[in-house]
Amino acid sequence: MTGPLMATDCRESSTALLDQPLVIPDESVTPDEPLTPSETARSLDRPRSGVADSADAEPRVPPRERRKREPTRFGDFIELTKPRIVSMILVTTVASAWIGMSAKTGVMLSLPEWFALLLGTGLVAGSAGAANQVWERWIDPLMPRTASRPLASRRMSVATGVAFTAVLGLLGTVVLAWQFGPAPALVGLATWGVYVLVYTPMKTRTAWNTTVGAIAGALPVFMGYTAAGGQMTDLAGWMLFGVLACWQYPHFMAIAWLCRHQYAEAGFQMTTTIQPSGRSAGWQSIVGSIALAACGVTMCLAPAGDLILSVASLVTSLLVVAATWPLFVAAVRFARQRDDQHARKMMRWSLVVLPAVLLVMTLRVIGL
Ligand code: HEM
Ligand SMILES: CC(C)=CCC/C(C)=C/CC/C(C)=C/COP(=O)(O)OP(=O)(O)O
Repeated sequence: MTGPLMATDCRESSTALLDQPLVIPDESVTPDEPLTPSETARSLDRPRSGVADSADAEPRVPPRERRKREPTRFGDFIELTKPRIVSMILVTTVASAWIGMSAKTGVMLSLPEWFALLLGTGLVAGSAGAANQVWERWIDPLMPRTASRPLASRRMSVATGVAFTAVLGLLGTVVLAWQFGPAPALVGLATWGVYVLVYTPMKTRTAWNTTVGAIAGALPVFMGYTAAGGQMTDLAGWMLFGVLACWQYPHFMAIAWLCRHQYAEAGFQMTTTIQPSGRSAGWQSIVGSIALAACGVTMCLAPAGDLILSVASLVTSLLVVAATWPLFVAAVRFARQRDDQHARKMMRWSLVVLPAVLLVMTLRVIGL
């Protein structure tokens, strides 16, 4: 992250999103007319009273100064992989491998296998993040959030970015195929393809890109699941996929709201640039939270496909609902009052709720 953090919304990274001091709550209703780049530019220039977007409002809290760290070559390579997203993907990989192990009696990953699984998945996911930044090097400079990325800022050459992408992708695929056979490696390649070749170009074309992104973000669960012995046809694997896919709606709608001006100005088609009132983003967040819980509960009630009404299945089902509750409440509050404060809370809760739900699902299959 570079530059001092100002009290504007959606600055250089989502960490900045989470850090922001709160500003004037949004009581205003924005009409559902798509934000155009020029409107966005105007709205960024001119503060409007009563509009919550902190880019538009006078900050009431003095900007928190952050010392600008000089980018290093090593740091640039790490940034290219989108490390925060990769870390969370690895959390989902651990959970899906535990759940996958329970699908086949007697399978227990050894320590070196765990290492290979996380290394292979991390490398392929990092390669996808890098390829996305190679592709978007012309548009990333248009948003403050992404302008300081190594390729966008031209600190790194395209050839280096492409070479890094290729090395990571190849290494990761070889590690997965060598240790676990073709299934996790092929899922990794398919995920890479959906994210880089389908999702990335769709971002400037249609808001449906989020659905495709949700598929790309959920597919890696099958890498952990199949590496640990699970089958692509198992209900548990698909419920894991469902949890991940549905979770991404509240997760991303919060970001899409906070960054809507930047997205519009750069020319991205997001729900919140097409419907700037945020009504659709609110509904999608609520429905996503409910569907997330439904997938988690289904897995707890029928881990192997057949319904089991036991204490364990009922208790873990309730725990899934309890774990999802804060995200659901945050989504309802955001839908009712669409402002930065509520969007930021929803984003924060999304990062807590996903590991919590995955933990409950894992506990369900390992003995509860
Ligand atoms: C439709 C799918 C998704 C979209 C459009 C999306 C979008 C984003 C964006 C734009 C950011 C800010 C990136 C940054 O500048 O750091 C972000 C942050 C993040 N995303 Fe997502 N994401 C999606 C799915 C996922 C998935 C599948 C995961 C992992 C399982 C994930 C985990 C994270 C994490 C951990 C952060 C960083 C939050 C922080 O900074 O603390 N996201 N996401
Ligand atoms: C194993 C493997 C290949 C995993 C890759 C899957 C992956 C990286 C999913 C991330 C999901 C996603 C849509 C992130 C946002 O990207 P964005 O382009 O909207 O974010 P940006 O605007 O910050 O660039």
